[in-house]
Amino acid sequence: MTAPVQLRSLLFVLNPISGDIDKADLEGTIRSYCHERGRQAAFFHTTGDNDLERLREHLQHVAYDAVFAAGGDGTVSLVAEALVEGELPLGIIPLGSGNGLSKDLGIPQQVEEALRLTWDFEVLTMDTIRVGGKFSAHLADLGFNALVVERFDQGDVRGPGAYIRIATQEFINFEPEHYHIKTDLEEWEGPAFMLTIANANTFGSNVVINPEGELDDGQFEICLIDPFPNAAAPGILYNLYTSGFDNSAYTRRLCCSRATITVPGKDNVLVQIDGEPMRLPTPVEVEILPQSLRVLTPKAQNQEPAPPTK
Ligand SMILES: Nc1ncnc2c1ncn2[C@@H]1O[C@H](COP(=O)(O)OP(=O)(O)OP(=O)(O)O)[C@@H](O)[C@H]1O
Repeated sequence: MTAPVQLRSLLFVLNPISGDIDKADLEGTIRSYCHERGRQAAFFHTTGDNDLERLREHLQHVAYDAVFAAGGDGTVSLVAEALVEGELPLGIIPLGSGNGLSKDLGIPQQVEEALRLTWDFEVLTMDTIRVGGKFSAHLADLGFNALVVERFDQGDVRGPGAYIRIATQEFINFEPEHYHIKTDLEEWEGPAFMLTIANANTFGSNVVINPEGELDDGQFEICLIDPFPNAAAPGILYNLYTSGFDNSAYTRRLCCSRATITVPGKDNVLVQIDGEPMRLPTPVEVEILPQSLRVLTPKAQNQEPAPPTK
């Protein structure tokens, strides 16, 4: 399966609130960029309500060559879920507070540079994950980060400052849960500060939770951080920001293609999936959908193709 050599008809899914970024000029910028290069741009605006159903419905009625998510990881996940197991490729214009998946894919973080994907691209067919039956393109987790994401989601203030304030407050009284994990390859049981189900590598915050994970290897990683003494926190944080996840006595990774996660004594558990907090019944079944999503990425080599004309 190959992408059309030329992407002529493009849909841009715009999230008006993502990243607290003013998008008043965005449509005009995208429209004229595409027009100058002989592409047609159409727009779909998210509302925060029934977006997946509305987008699926729209895609059944109008034919496009690619669909771009213009927003943060939540918007990327929404569009990815609408496209999963189909032919249409996903493009990303990073416009959220974190933009983790776009960073993992090497997509430029500036709008005009990311728009280059409309005419100069490669196609990566990446894996996606189902966590308790829910779609995940990027990262899901249980434990500390899921709690902070839930509190953040309930609050009125967005941005990295609010996240750090909530994380600091929650850290003081945080009680790690006990987990039982059975994968297709091994079994592990114990308490964990946090447990990340990782298809990708990097959180929007630039924390590298899964440094060696590959997006298209048919496997995912369960990255565990054990409970740790306060004195170990700076070292763990340093490792997380320097791709050194495995360099700590408090971390471990299980690599697998299927897992069952149980929280003894609990019939449901808080999980964040691609930035959205939710409660899922336990046990939580996790499985990989190998090579299930086609994504546009920048060309690996720095070859300069001639810009397209109309
Ligand atoms: N028009 C809208 N009004 C309010 N909320 C919206 C709207 N469109 C989408 N959303 C919400 O935006 C969220 C996804 O935002 P996204 O992750 O793309 O950006 P973000 O700024 O990085 O978000 P976050 O700060 O939560 O990570 C979803 O929760 C979705 O329901």
